[in-house]
Amino acid sequence: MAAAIEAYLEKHGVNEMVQKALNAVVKQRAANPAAALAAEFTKMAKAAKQEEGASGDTSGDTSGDKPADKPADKPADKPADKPADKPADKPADKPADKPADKPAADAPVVFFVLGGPGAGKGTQCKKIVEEFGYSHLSAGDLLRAEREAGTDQGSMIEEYIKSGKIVPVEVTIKLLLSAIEKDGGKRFLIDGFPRNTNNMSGWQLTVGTKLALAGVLCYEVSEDELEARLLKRGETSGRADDNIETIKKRFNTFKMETLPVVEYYAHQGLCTKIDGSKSVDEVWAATKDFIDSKEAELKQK
Ligand SMILES: Nc1ncnc2c1ncn2[C@@H]1O[C@H](COP(=O)(O)OP(=O)(O)OP(=O)(O)O)[C@@H](O)[C@H]1O
Ligand SMILES: Nc1ccn([C@H]2C[C@H](O)[C@@H](COP(=O)(O)O)O2)c(=O)n1
Repeated sequence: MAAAIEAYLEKHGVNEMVQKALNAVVKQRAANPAAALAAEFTKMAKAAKQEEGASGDTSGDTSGDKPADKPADKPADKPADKPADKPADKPADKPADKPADKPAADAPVVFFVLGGPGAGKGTQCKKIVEEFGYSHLSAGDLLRAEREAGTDQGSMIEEYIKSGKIVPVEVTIKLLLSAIEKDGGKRFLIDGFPRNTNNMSGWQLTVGTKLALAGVLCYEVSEDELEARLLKRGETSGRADDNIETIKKRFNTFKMETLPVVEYYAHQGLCTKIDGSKSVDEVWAATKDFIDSKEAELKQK
C-alpha cells in the first residue's frame, strides 16, 4: 500500500491528495473526521494501485486523470479558512531547484512536533533540547518575535494569531528557513508546523529533500484539558491568544486544518501519537523513547 500511495503522490502531489481527502470528508459530514480521512487515503491508494496495474507504469506520467491545470506540486488554491483580503497563500520563495528524490545521507534531520494548542509541545521540546541537544524552532515563537520586531508584517501576524488562524506559509517558512540556516545544527525540532496543507506545500516546495524528515510527534489531549491549561497559562503568559474566545477558534482551526495533516503523516507511517494528557514526566518518558528509537534508526543509516 505504501508504494501505491507513493505512486499517487508522484502523480498528484501531496497537497492535492490531502485537499481531495479533506473535501470528501467535509462532504460526508463524517462523525469521526480522522477515521474518515484515513479511509479516504486508503481509497486513493487502492485506486492508485489499480491505475498502476492497468498502465504498468509508475513513472509519473501525467496523461491519466490528473487535472491539466494543476501541476503535481502546486500548493492548494486556498486554505479552508482564509480571511478575505489577505495575501495569496502561495509560498513567496521559489521552489528548490530540481529537488533530489531523497535527502542526502548527511542532510540535517527534522522532526515536526504537533498537537492541539496547549498540548505540551513546547514543554516537551525543551526537555528534548536538554537531553539530546537538538535545536528547537517554534513557528509560533518565530511569528511572535516577528510581530514584536515591528515589521510591516507585524500587524498582519497579530490579526491571524488573535483570530486563531494560520499565517500564510510564505511568512512562516521564511522565518523558519532563516532560523535553520542561522542555527546550522544537525537535528531540528520544528514545533507547531506544518499546521495546514498550505504549510505542508510551502515546506515541500522550499525545503523538499534538503532536510530529512525523520518523524512527526503528535501529542493528543482532550479539549477540556487543553482549555484548562491555556486559561491557566493565560494568567501569566501575556499571550494575545490565551483567552477563551481565541482558544475556541484555535481548537476549530486545529480540527479543521491541522488534524488532516496529522492523519496524513499517520497514514504515511511517519507520525507517532503520544497521550499528552498524562503528567509532564510520563509524557516525557514516551517522548524520550520515541527520540531514542529514532536516534538508533538514524545511526544505522
Ligand atoms: N503534561 C502536562 N500536564 C499538565 N500541564 C502541562 C503538561 N504539559 C504542559 N503543561 C502546561 O500546559 C501549558 C501549555 O503547555 P505548552 O506551552 O508546552 O503547550 P504548547 O503545545 O506548546 O502550546 P501552544 O501551542 O499554545 O504554544 C503550559 O502552562 C504548561 O506548563
Ligand atoms: N505554523 C504556524 C504556527 C503558528 N502560527 C500562529 C497561529 C497560532 O495560533 C499561533 C501560536 O502558535 P503556537 O505557539 O500555538 O505554536 O501562531 C501559524 O500561523 N502558523
